Amino acid sequence: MTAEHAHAEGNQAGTTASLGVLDEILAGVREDVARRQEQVPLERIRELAAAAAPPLDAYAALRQPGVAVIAEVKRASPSKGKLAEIADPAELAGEYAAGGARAISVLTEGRWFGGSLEDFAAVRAAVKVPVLRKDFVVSSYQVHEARAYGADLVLLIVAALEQNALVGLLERIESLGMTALVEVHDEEEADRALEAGAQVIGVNARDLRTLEVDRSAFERIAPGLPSSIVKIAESGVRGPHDLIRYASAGADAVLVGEGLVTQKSPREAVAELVNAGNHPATPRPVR
Ligand SMILES: O=C(O)c1ccccc1NCC(=O)[C@H](O)[C@H](O)COP(=O)(O)O
Repeated sequence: MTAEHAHAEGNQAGTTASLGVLDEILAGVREDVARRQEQVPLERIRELAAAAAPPLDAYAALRQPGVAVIAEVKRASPSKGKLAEIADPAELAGEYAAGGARAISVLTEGRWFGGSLEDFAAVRAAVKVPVLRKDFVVSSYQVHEARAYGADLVLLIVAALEQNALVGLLERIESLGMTALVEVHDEEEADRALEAGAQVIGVNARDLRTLEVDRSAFERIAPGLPSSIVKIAESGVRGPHDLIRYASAGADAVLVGEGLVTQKSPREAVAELVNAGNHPATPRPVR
C-alpha cells in the first residue's frame, strides 16, 4: 500500500476544524499537480494529449433513453475512509460496463480517495464507454493531463473555482473535444454553471465542505435547469429506490460510487440500477 493509500484510509483524523474538507483536499491537489508538472512539463503533456485517441461523445451517450448509470471506481473517501479493496480497477470497470454502465468515473485524487492516473489508464484501456476523470481540477495542466490519459469527460466543481477559472477550464475541456461535467450543490452554483456555459450539470447531494448528504438538493435544483442540459444526480444512490427518486425529479443519469464498490457483485448491482432506469414505470426526463 502506498503512502497515498494509507492517507486515504486514515484521513478523517487529519481534518482540521478551521478548514472545510474541500479546502484541505484542494491544498493537497495543488501540491501534487506542481510536483507532476515538474516531472512532465506542460508542453510535453500537451503533446501527449494531442497524440491520444479522440474523445467519445459523452453528452450523446448520457442523452440516450433511460436513466444512465455512471459507475465509479472509488477506493476510499473523506466521509467513509476505506471503502473497498480494488485490486484491479480495469476488471471492476469491465464488470460495470458488462452490467450496462453508460460511463465510468475514476477518482484520480490520491491523498483522500486512494486514486491515481494509473487507475485511470487501466480503466480507459479496458472499456469502450466514456470515462470521466473525477478529480479536483484547478489548473489547465490537469485538463491536458486528463486528455493525455484518454479522458472523455472531466469534472469541474463550482465550489472549488472562481468564475473566471471555471469558464477558462470549461472552454479548455471543450477545446480538446471533451465534455465538462460541472458539479453544483445549490442554486447559486447552478446559476454560475449555466453562466459559464455548462451543458452537463451534476448536482452533488454531498456538501463537499461538511460531507453531509442531502438527496433533496437535486429535487430543488434540477427542475430549474433548461431541458437541453444533461442532469446528473451525484452521490447517495444506495439502490434502485434512490435512482427512481432522482429520476422522478428529472435525472438523465446517476453517478454511483459507494453503492457499487461495496457490493459482492458490482456487475449485478449496476444491472439492477440500469433495469430500474429502463423500467416503463420510471419517470423520463422532460425534453
Ligand atoms: O465521497 C466523499 O466523501 C467526498 C468528500 C469530499 C469531496 C468529494 C467526495 N466524493 C466525491 C463524490 O462526489 C462521490 O464520489 C460521487 O458522487 C459518488 O458518491 P457515492 O455514490 O455516495 O459514493
